[in-house]
This record gives sequence, C-alpha cells and structure tokens, in this order.
Amino acid sequence: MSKTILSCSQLCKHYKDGEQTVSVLRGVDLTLQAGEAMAIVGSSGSGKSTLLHLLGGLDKPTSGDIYLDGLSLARLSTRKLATLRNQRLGFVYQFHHLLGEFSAQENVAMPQLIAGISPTKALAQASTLLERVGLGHRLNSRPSEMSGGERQRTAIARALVNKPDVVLADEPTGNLDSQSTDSVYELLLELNREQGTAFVVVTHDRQLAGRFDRQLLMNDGLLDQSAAEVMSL
Ligand SMILES: Nc1ncnc2c1ncn2[C@@H]1O[C@H](COP(=O)(O)OP(=O)(O)OP(=O)(O)O)[C@@H](O)[C@H]1O
Repeated sequence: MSKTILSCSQLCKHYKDGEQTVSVLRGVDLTLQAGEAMAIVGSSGSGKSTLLHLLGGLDKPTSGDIYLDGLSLARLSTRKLATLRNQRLGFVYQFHHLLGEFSAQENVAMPQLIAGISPTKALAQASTLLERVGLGHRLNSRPSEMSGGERQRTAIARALVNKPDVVLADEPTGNLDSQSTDSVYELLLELNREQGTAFVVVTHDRQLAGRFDRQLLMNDGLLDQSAAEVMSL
C-alpha cells in the first residue's frame, strides 16, 4: 500500500515587482506517493524551480502549505526545518554545488556529518554510495578533477546519503552532454527503484520525463495537466 509522502494544496507564490504583483504559482495541487518517480515539465518561466524550492522548504509560499509525511512545513521552526531538510530531503541541482576543497568522499559524507554521524561511519557510508554510482575509483578526487557526469553522480550520492524520503532535482543534467544525461537519468531511476526514494525531477526534456512513473505539466504557474496527456495530443 503506497502512502502520500509529499503534498501541497493551493500553493501560491507572488513577488512584488514595484507596484505590480507577479503571480508565479497560482494554486498548485500536488500529491507524491512514497517511492514514486515524478517528472515536472513545462516551458521556461512557468514556475517549475519556484515550486521545487517551496517543496524543499528553501523558500516560503505566499499562501498554502506543504506536507512531508503529514508534517506541515509552515509550522516548523527554522531549526526543525533545517533538520528535516538534512534528514528527509535530498537536493540535486543543475550545477553540482560540491565543495571544491573537499574530496568526493568528503562531499558525500557531509550531510551525515551535519546529522551528527561519526566521521568514520559517514566516510564509510559515502564510500559505499560512491561505489554504487560507479565512482569507487574517485573517492579522493576533488570536483575539479572529475568530469561533469562524475560530479553529478557525486551530487546524487550526496543527496541520497541520509536515505531521504524524497529527492528534489532541478534540471540535474542541464550541463551535461547527451550520453552523460542518459546515464545520470538511468542512475536516478535505478536508485529510485532500489532504495524506494521518491523523486521529483524538473526537466525541459519530455522524452526523459517519459521514463518516470508520472509526468506533470507546469503551465503558467499551474500544474494543470498530465504531461503524458499533452504529449499524446
Ligand atoms: N525572486 C524573484 N522575484 C521576482 N520574480 C521571480 C523571482 N524568482 C522567480 N521569479 C519569476 O518567476 C517566474 C518563474 O521562475 P522559475 O525559475 O520558477 O521558472 P522555471 O519554470 O523553473 O524556468 P526555467 O525552466 O527557465 O528554469 C519567472 O518569470 C521568474 O522571473
């Protein structure tokens, strides 16, 4: 029996631009099941990144709320929200955001160290995960010594190291060539199946989106149609 792991209802985000109010999200409803792999597609500026930021508690909605496993993000203190982000959510961005002065292994271990796990255990866990993503030979490499695809694999390992309920990924292959893009998507879907981690992935690429369990279309601030329906029109 699947259960809802992440949801939002009537989520709105407005920005003030001088006298004007810009409505970026205009009442988004979304329900993600535990272990589900969901892709969000939509044109540039439609609000996809804004939605992902709100779902990950990185920004606050103007109205509406987000629930992670039944917990209201709006009701959490800043500290509790930071703990929840560290332990129950993982993030992957278009740019890897790895720390340049640390090795791949140390970068992947970082969320565990922040969670208070001992360095020995955290580094061992990081090494296991790096091996899983095909980078067992890169434990001691710094980001500058790795290819774009290797850096994104490292970022994916880091996002998964605390065994989060949900990984949020914003154009995770935006900087990669088509071969690396393919293998990174393959890896995401394998990890989704193996670890039961739910994924919400934003992409411009509808063909890649088609490999996920569900596709939603963001259109001018609303998640109003299934992208699969739109693709079949
Ligand atoms: N801090 C902000 N202040 C004002 N407007 C903003 C702010 N952040 C985003 N916007 C506007 O919100 C709209 C949606 O932006 P968002 O980045 O969510 O779109 P997107 O669908 O992810 O686009 P892309 O695919 O190009 O990354 C854009 O018009 C953007 O200019």
